[in-house]
Amino acid sequence: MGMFERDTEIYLDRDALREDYQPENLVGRDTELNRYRAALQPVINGEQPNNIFLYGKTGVGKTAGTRYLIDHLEEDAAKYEDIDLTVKMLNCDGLSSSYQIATRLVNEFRDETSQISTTGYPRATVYDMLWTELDSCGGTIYIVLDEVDHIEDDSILYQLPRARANDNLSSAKIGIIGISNDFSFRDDLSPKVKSSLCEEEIQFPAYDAKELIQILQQRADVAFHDGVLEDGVIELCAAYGAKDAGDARQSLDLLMKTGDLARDKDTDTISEDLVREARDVLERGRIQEGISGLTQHGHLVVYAMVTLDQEGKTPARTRDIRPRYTNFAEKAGIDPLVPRRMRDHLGELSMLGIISAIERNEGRRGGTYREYSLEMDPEMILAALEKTVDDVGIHKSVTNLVDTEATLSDFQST
Ligand SMILES: Nc1ncnc2c1ncn2[C@@H]1O[C@H](COP(=O)(O)OP(=O)(O)OP(=O)(O)O)[C@@H](O)[C@H]1O
Repeated sequence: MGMFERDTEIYLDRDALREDYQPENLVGRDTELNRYRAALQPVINGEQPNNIFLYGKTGVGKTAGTRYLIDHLEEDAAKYEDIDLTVKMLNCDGLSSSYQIATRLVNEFRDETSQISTTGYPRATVYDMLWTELDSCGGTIYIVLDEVDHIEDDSILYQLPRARANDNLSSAKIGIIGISNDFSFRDDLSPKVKSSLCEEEIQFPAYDAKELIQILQQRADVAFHDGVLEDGVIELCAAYGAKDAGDARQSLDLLMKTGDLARDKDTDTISEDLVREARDVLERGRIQEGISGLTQHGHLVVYAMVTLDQEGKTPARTRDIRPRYTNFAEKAGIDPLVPRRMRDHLGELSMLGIISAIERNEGRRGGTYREYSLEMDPEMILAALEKTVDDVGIHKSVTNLVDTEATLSDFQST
């Protein structure tokens, strides 16, 4: 027998759980997809296409929904002789300026031999090249800009939708689809961009547990052999997914990790206990990854939050977190940040899902403030904060959670 042998017990087609798998039908998104379909309908009618802006948290089907409808749109448009549809999908991750988007688009329309360099031209020249390419392509052109919030200047978002009105295009009809999971991006757009880019806005809400069950079941039917999943496994993955963020990607990852564990352990079936174990592994990884990307001050703020949480002092306001953080910074031998900078770290931690923030009102006098709570497992966080805990010492509130022989340091009661 060779060194490698094919695993066939658990998975029928593991790739069906991967992010890039395109299911034949999208489940649990009927309302949004109906609105989206209606917004795309002008293409088939031979009319000027709508500019569409999709927003919603990560993993709620914005990209999958777009691919699904665009595939159908292309297929159906091909049945009409008088419709010539071209769609270009661009992920803006790594493309931070309008200039980069414009050069990338020019190259998308050109063949290999006439590609332009991504630097060195005046912006107006690149835009002129783009108008020439779009017009020579002609017909209806949809440009999909996924993760559009990565573009730092909005020039292209203004120029593209207005290209026809500004006489830059004569034959091509152009529509933009912008996709974003950054809620503040839309609000921060200048009014002139907002009014053209956000002609049709479609929000994709987070999935609830029922919808996640449908999504997971659909993939599990393709991915696993019959009878491998024990009762309750899909429901448990969906329940965790709904509790975390209503994110389909996260739930699918959990189901795949569970399948992988079953395969590694050589079990015949997948149990709820394995789901819990897989969640633990994923959560540890996520915390480790989130924390390793933070600065030393970020680590001190998390450590302060963990100790306050253990003392039952959360939700806590910035002014309640600050003394603990300052004390920790001094113990670690570094200067504490000014309150505003410390608040930035709290914001970053909430973005990562390590803590959560709730906006509160200060009563009739007005004024709002935020209260922060710990969201992830304190023991796992402390494991990822090993170096910080070493530098600062073990706070008395977390002695039972820290797995180390280090001596307790003498803490002031802050
Ligand atoms: N309704 C659905 N039915 C089946 N699969 C889905 C559905 N929604 C999402 N998925 C799957 O979940 C994963 C994440 O979805 P998708 O990439 O569309 O999320 P997104 O909203 O674009 O997230 P992001 O903002 O992070 O890009 C993909 O594998 C996708 O196929």
